[in-house]
Amino acid sequence: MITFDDINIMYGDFIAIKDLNLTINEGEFFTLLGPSGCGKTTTLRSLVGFVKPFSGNIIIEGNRVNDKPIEERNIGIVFQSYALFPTMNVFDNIAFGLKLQKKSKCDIEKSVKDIAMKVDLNKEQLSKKVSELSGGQQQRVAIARALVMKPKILALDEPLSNLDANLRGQLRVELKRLQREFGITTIYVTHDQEEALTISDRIAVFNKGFLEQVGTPKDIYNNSKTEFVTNFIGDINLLQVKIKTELGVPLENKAYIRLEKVYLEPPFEDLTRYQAFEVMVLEKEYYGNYSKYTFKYKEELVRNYVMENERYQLNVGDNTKIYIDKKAILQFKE
Ligand SMILES: Nc1ncnc2c1ncn2[C@@H]1O[C@H](COP(=O)(O)OP(=O)(O)OP(=O)(O)O)[C@@H](O)[C@H]1O
Repeated sequence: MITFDDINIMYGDFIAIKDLNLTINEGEFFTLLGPSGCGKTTTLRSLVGFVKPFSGNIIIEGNRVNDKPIEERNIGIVFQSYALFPTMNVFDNIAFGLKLQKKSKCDIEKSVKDIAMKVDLNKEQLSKKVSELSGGQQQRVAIARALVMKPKILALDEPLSNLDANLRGQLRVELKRLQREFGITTIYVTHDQEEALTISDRIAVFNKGFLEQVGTPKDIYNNSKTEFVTNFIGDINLLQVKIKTELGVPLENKAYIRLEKVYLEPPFEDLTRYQAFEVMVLEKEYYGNYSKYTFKYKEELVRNYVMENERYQLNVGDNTKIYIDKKAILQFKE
């Protein structure tokens, strides 16, 4: 178990992390999520030992580690700044830490080959220089180099951010599989909300050095506790005056509705739950299996998703009805 107990982190006079209290359970895939500059990397760096908190305690398995050097914390590190050795071959990159520990040649060979197989690097690739590998393969080497040391904790800072979307998706699944297989507590930094939702057991959402909410992906998405989290996670409509009035929402409240809670047809019989609006199709973005629509209601805009099928053939300029699920409106006092 990892605990951040009342942690404050300063860079000079600037408070990068303010009063952080957070517990990460053993074996969890835990993601630190938030926009650029919110402090997620700083939090991870403090856990690893690159940054020292100004106050508070970082506790790993009951031991305060604030003053422990990096190499004594038993954390596998996959950071952009923690680069591989480009001119060394893959085998030697993965073996580097084991050699420092003066393991026998035979043990090293076995450990490197085992881990290479797990991360899908073949024999041929082991003898290549890192600079001869693709971005995705290099990330596999970085992950293998961390895992080969059998750390208790794996710390990853945006490990997939330089890869194209397809490869990112594929490596995400593999990373999750490895984490399950090794049962390793994993702390993962990303600014990508979709990545966080798909990969994590729990997510901590940060904003300007503050922890906004901690929860499972479902919690964070369906029960966003703050306006910031509501806006940051997923695509959402901010409702304007005329629509709010029709819905009976107090005008002084900010009101949001997720795109998937705006329907072309109410999904349940309970018609009191859905408010109908006569709208015009203003824009249609086609994504293959679904389209994203923007509708206009008396100069106010509402968007939704519609799965592509024969049933709804809407075009720009068409008039139609949409139904807003009143139970799904998220309201915040201004
Ligand atoms: N070495 C440093 N010296 C001074 N300020 C820093 C330093 N490192 C980070 N900061 C500041 O601390 C804040 C948090 O930075 P941090 O890197 O933790 O954010 P982040 O959420 O990981 O963002 P990103 O996704 O852009 O890396 C930012 O305002 C940043 O400018």
